[in-house]
Amino acid sequence: MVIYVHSNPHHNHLTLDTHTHGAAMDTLTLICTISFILAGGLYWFVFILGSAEQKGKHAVKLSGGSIEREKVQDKYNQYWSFFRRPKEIEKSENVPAFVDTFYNLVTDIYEWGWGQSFHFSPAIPGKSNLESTKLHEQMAVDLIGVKPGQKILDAGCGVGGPMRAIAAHSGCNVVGITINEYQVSRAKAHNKKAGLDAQCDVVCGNFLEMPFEDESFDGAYSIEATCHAPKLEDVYSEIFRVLKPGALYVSYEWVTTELYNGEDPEHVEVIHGIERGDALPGLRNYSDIAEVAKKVGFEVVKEKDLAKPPSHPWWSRLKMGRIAYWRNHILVMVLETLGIAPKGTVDVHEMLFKTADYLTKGGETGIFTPMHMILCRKPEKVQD
Ligand SMILES: C=C(CC[C@@H](C)[C@H]1CC[C@H]2C3=CC[C@H]4[C@H](C)[C@@H](O)CC[C@]4(C)[C@H]3CC[C@]12C)C(C)C
Ligand SMILES: C[S@@+](CC[C@H](N)C(=O)[O-])C[C@H]1O[C@@H](n2cnc3c(N)ncnc32)[C@H](O)[C@@H]1O
Repeated sequence: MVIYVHSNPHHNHLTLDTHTHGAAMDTLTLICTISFILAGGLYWFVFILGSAEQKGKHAVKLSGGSIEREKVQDKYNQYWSFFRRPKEIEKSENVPAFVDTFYNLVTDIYEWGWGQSFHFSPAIPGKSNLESTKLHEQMAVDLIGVKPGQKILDAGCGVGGPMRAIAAHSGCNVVGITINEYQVSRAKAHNKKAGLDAQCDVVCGNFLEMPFEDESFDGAYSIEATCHAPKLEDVYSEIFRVLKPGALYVSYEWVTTELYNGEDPEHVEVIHGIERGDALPGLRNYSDIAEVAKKVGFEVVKEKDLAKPPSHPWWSRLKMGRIAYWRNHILVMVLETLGIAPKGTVDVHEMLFKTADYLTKGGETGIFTPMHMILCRKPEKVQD
């Protein structure tokens, strides 16, 4: 505190002035310090803590994908209305549009809060989430034995996290397909930034009717994407069609496991929760996958739930993030209130928040896995 010496001989006066000036200075210093801390804290909260692991997206840039700002809330309500009329989802032709709406709503939040790879991977002690994610992606391409220069299909490619890891790891060329136009623009921008645009291409389209020639790919993979297909055989038969004879296809499937009991209301609630929060027309059981693959003509080379021990829990990343979710939730509320994020963002975030709980329960109880791996081969042509 600074003491101002006053000419007033009365001791009491001197003391009073000292306090007045000192208090004013203290208040000013306090206000400056608090403002400084608040500004720094806000910057840290939004840009450091609140940014994607791979710095893909900042919270201040959250959007509704290709949906106009003013329509985000309506589209979110429309998304939920599908579940109020489950018969609508059962009509296969409605599903791609419903999935497209979902990815317009969630793509930015996924990138911001998870990164550029929209899937799970088993936790690996001593490795970061990013490293474990990459290893899970590289395993897919190692399974299909890709060689440099080959043309590989990524069915349901998201914003291309896996495609870039796979192209860089194997030297192959990847063509990705996604139903969501906004993801195409994000993926292309990321490919360019990573210097991989010569190796990675992305097209907007429906993997149930792909705009590719028969027998035009040397291999294919799909990571946590074909679960969006209303009928698995529709997407598997398309992948079969575009593969060259002898080529391999690997898929990481979302399924219910042998522990799932359809008579147990708690199991049913968890699975319905996962379906509603992840735009799924209905989760399949693990036992259906190989059947469908064989039905469309594939030989099944290998099948394995990659979540089973000794793998470490894939859901631990979701559980460890509880504090981060609350921070994100507050941040999204502030951004929506200030008009920076479109109206409806809070609702979408809340839906994901609840979904994370259902997914964690699905993992902990073992009734659900997002990584039931199936490796298939398209048979060589039979010579006459
Ligand atoms: C394969 C699919 C997506 C799987 C995962 C990538 C996503 C499933 C649930 C998502 C999330 C849940 C909680 C969010 C959190 C509330 C938010 O603050 C930050 C983002 C989340 C962590 C978000 C990230 C992506 C998921 C883990 C499906 C759709 C077939
Ligand atoms: C959970 S994301 C996974 C993305 C990517 N495989 C990854 O791991 O990052 C599912 C992807 O499947 C795509 N998808 C869902 N249904 C589709 C369809 N009918 N046609 C094309 N893509 C589809 C979505 O657009 C999204 O890109």
